[in-house]
Amino acid sequence: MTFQFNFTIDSHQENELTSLGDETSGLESSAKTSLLGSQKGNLKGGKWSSEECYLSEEPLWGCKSSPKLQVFQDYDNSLANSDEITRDLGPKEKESYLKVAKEHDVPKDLKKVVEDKVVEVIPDLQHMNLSIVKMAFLKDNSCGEDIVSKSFSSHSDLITGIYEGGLKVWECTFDLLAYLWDEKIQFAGKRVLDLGCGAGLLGIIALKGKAKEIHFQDYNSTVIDEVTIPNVIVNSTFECEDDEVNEPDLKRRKILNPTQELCIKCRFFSGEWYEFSKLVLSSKKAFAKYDIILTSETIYNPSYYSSFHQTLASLLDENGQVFLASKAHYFGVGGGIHLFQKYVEERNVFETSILRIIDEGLKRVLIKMAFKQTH
Ligand SMILES: C[S@@+](CC[C@H](N)C(=O)[O-])C[C@H]1O[C@@H](n2cnc3c(N)ncnc32)[C@H](O)[C@@H]1O
Repeated sequence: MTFQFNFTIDSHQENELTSLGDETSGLESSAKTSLLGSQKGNLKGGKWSSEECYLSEEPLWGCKSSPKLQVFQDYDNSLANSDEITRDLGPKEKESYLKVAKEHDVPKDLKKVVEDKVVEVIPDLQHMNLSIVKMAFLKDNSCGEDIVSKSFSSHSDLITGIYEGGLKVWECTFDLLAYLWDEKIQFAGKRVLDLGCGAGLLGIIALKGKAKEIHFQDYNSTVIDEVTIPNVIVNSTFECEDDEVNEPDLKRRKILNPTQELCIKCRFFSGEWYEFSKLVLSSKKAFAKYDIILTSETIYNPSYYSSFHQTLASLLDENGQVFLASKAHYFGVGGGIHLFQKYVEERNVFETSILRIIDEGLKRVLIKMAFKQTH
């Protein structure tokens, strides 16, 4: 099988792009680790490895190009059962962290969203090549948020209150994917939120696991439009079993209108967490709380803990669970699993339990959170 490349990569530009985040902060260097980690990651027995990162020989409908690229880079009090969120914000938070939330429409022409995009394949998942996405933005600087050039010129994958890292697949996503796979976490019929989704791979796994509804949230609208939505599209099979046929042998498959399927199951949001919570709770569309919240590499900045904790407390169903993946410590930014667990303990809303510790490279931890039971 041969692959045809219908694009060119300016090697100078690619080098520059892959060096995004190569600066001094620990989070940034962990991003580098993330890149390296992803290179060895195939989901088998809980381990990802890149030898088996391959490209789909037959791209999904409408994906014109899938050239072979080996490497992918790339809340405060107990408002647990309240539909209202109130919070005092410090001046710094008011100034920087209240990026207004909005819901993104699912584009009508799904094929158009993914045509000419470069898609990479990891076991069971496909995603946009993020270097190519960034490169396109650098060439055509018409993006409203302008986060790519800001990230590029500041040599950072995080610019507080401006760009929060969604244009990269972070290492802990793969840890959580492996855990969900190993433990056969069931999504069927569940309402799921991928909080701080970036590429949205966690939510996509829930979609593939036949979740009833999946919501994706990222701080940056550019990330939702250019990465999350395209990723969901290329991972959607848009098929379901025909319930009218009872005999197992005769089960037929029917192709649904992809737009309908996406519109029914998936919703996409950008904006700061507190604003996002307000938006979904006040939405005219019916909203039921989430059974499962998946979140990876979202507790690096202690300044965000209040908003983050409040969001979990206000949006999680009373019997729901949060699966959270994080580095043990984010050097330079100051957050990490221990600081966050201490914060949660002090709020006395959730109980946490450690699911898995990955003690290689930068230590990473998976935790589960659920509401404390009041008897
Ligand atoms: C480091 S990225 C991780 C992305 C993705 N979960 C992953 O593991 O690849 C952090 C994510 O959390 C979101 N985020 C961070 N701070 C936020 C805030 N204050 N409000 C809303 N979203 C935020 C960003 O949009 C970003 O996608």
